[in-house]
This record gives sequence, C-alpha cells and structure tokens, in this order.
Amino acid sequence: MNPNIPSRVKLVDVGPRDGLQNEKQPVPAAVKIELVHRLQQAGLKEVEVTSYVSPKWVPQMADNHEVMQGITRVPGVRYSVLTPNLKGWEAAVLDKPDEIVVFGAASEAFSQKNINCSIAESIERFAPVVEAARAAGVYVRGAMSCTVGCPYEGEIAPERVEYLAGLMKGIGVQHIGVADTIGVGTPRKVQRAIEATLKHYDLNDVSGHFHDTYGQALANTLAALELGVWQFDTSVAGLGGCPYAKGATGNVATEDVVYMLHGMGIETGIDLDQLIDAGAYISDFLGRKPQSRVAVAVLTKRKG
Ligand SMILES: CC(C)(COP(=O)([O-])OP(=O)([O-])OC[C@H]1O[C@@H](n2cnc3c(N)ncnc32)[C@H](O)[C@@H]1OP(=O)([O-])[O-])[C@@H](O)C(=O)NCCC(=O)NCCSC(=O)C[C@@](C)(O)CC(=O)[O-]
Repeated sequence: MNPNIPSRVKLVDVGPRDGLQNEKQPVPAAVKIELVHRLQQAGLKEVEVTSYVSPKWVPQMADNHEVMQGITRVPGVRYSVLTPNLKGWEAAVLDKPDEIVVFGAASEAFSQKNINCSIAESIERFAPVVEAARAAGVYVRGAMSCTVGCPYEGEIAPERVEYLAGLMKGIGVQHIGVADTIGVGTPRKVQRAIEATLKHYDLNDVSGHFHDTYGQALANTLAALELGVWQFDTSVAGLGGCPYAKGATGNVATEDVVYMLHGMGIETGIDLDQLIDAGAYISDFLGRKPQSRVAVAVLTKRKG
C-alpha cells in the first residue's frame, strides 16, 4: 500500500448541516437533534450541526439555536457550525460550538451567489470572526468551495485555490477544507487542488470535502488519502446539495467511505451498522432511500 496512506481517518459528518440545508420539506428540530444523537452514538467524533446564516437565504437552518441547544453533548465529540460573518458568530457563540466554519470560494461567481460578496470582501468579513472565535478559544475551520470546478465559471485552476488558501491562512484560519462543491473533480484534479492548499497549510490541517454528483467522490477520497490527507467531511446517507449549486448532489456518503476505509484496514472508530441505522432514520423521515450504495446493500441483506 502507498506509505502515505494513513492508518486512521477522522470523518466529520456534515449531514445535519450540508445534508439538510437544501431540503425543501420542513425537517423539525427534534429530527435533526435525533440525527446528531444517532451519529455520535455510531462513533462520529465531529458533527457539523447547523449554520448561522440568513433564514431568508437558507430557511432550513433557521432553527439553529433550537438544534444546538437541544443536543445532549457527549464528551470527546466536537460540534461545528457555519458562521459567514460577525452576525453569524454572535448568534453562534451563544450556543457554544467547539468549532466554527468560515466559508469562501475559489471562484468569484460562486462567492457572489453563495455569500453575496467578492472573495476579497469575504476575507474582510471573516477576519473579525476568526479573531473573535480564536480569542474565545473556539477552533476555526475554513471551507474553500469550488476548488476544482464552479457551476458558473467552469474549471478552476489550482493557482486560485492556492491564492484563497493563502488568504485564509493570512487571517488565522486554523484548518482548511478543500471542497469539490459540485462533484466534478477527478482524482488528479483533486490532488492538484490539495497540493495547492499544502503550499500554505500543514497536511494535518487539511481535509477533503467531496460531493458525488459525477460518482467520483470515493475515487477522489482515495486520491486524497494517497497524499496523506486523513480528515474528510462526509454526509450520512449521502444527504445534501448546495442551494447555490443547482443539480449538485450530496456529499460522499459516510457509510460508503467507512466501508472503503475499513476494507483497507484504516480505522475510523465508527460502527458501520449503527451508522447505517442513522442514515435509515433520516432517509425514512425524508421518504426516500439512502443515497449510500453500502447502506442500500446492507439494508437489503438485512431483510433476507
Ligand atoms: C452570508 C449572508 C448572510 C450575507 O447576506 P447579505 O444580504 O449580503 O448580508 P447583509 O449584511 O446585507 O444583511 C442582509 C440581511 O441578512 C441578515 N443577516 C446577515 N447575516 C446574517 C446571519 N449570519 N444570520 C442571520 N441573518 C443574517 C441581516 O440582518 C439582514 O436582514 P434584514 O435586515 O434584511 O432582515 C447571506 O448571503 C447568506 O446567508 N447566505 C447563505 C450562505 C449559505 O448558507 N450557503 C450554504 C452553505 S456553504 C456550502 O454549503 C458549501 C460548503 C461549506 O459545504 C463547502 C462546499 O461544498 O463547497
């Protein structure tokens, strides 16, 4: 096996936030809370719970306070939330997240559509958020959208990823996620985006966030593992899609990544059966099958 491949991987389940943010049907806070509980029971050590964004832009996340305050926290589990500006941070801090996420884009057009400002303006907005969070002892992660392709601008060059990673580093963002927002990436392209990020960030501070629109997300995860990346965002049942990236499907399913990693002898600390139950719970609520191939296979096998 490639010696760069780590023996242990940390997965952050972003299903409750990235997975549900685009759902058109209302999902009650109680269901979101139960999903977080089931994920932590399955062994997830970090869950991205919600976002503090405009309820006019993303109505599904309007219950952020209720969800964060309703969770029974487990020691050793981290709860992260998205905060695009100081207003978001001021709301989020009341709910005591372990980690906040500022989210920018390597594409100007996506930045405008997603957060209504240019890349340069986004960094100006993030800077005081990062400062306030770090002063309060809250860890700061950055997400970089559209690192290989953009729904409005097409292919994104690695130099633009390097540029954004440098800006994020410059304002004190501690960890950076390399996102293939619309799932158009293929393994070499994703590796180039990660290599560009590694010009500014240590390998231990970089994670992968791959959507599966074109069915490449597992291959892209493996490509990132081959560079030594050991942290990934995944979404239980493959939930999700971004409201500002039409047609993009959910993140790679946590179940599929766990199955692949365990099959490679890589530890995750996650119980696949309990994870599949968590995915079945939310999929039943939404009235559809899990998007995870592994979950569907196991659930079919269980029926006998
Ligand atoms: C970023 C803003 C808020 C800027 O929105 P804006 O309109 O430019 O902000 P503004 O400062 O001009 O304020 C306009 C209104 O929004 C309110 N407002 C302002 N800020 C907040 C806040 N934090 N929370 C609640 N309300 C807020 C503010 O109070 C005001 O309310 P009004 O006076 O009209 O009633 C807006 O564009 C927005 O909410 N966008 C949604 C972004 C979003 O959630 N996108 C999806 C998540 S990112 C993602 O999924 C990608 C990722 C991370 O997963 C990685 C990947 O795959 O690429």
